[in-house]
Amino acid sequence: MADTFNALEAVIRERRSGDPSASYVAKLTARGRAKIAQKLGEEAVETVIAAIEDDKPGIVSEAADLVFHLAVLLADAGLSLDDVRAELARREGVSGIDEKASRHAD
Ligand SMILES: N=c1c2ncn([C@@H]3O[C@H](COP(=O)(O)OP(=O)(O)OP(=O)(O)O)[C@@H](O)[C@H]3O)c2ncn1[C@@H]1O[C@H](COP(=O)(O)O)[C@@H](O)[C@H]1O
Repeated sequence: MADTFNALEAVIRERRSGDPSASYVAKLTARGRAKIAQKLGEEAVETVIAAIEDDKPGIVSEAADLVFHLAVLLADAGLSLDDVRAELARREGVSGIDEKASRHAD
């Protein structure tokens, strides 16, 4: 799974400066940070709708769109999913057993 994300991010980094008429990543990047953020928000809403409808294939499809657009946004900010992984690992390291248990109870 990590390889899939790493491979996707490598393609995104390569396409960012590509031909906007041939590449969605290049086209979206050329439209700027606010447009990328807007698309991320739209995909989040579509994921929420699929979840409320308990549409499992829809959730998977919309979540893939969501993660893809998140990766495009992170790349635009000079960041990557590795930065997100590191932050999650840091939180796991600082959170105690009690906090984890209460989260699972939600
Ligand atoms: N994973 C994806 C991916 N997921 C979703 N999308 C695109 O995201 C867009 C979202 O659809 P929308 O209808 O919401 O957007 P739109 O109508 O195209 O744009 P708007 O005018 O609404 O802003 C679609 O055009 C999808 O094709 C993706 N486009 C590319 N990838 C990956 O990125 C790689 C590079 O793609 P290119 O940059 O196109 O070469 C590909 O090989 C894929 O692996």
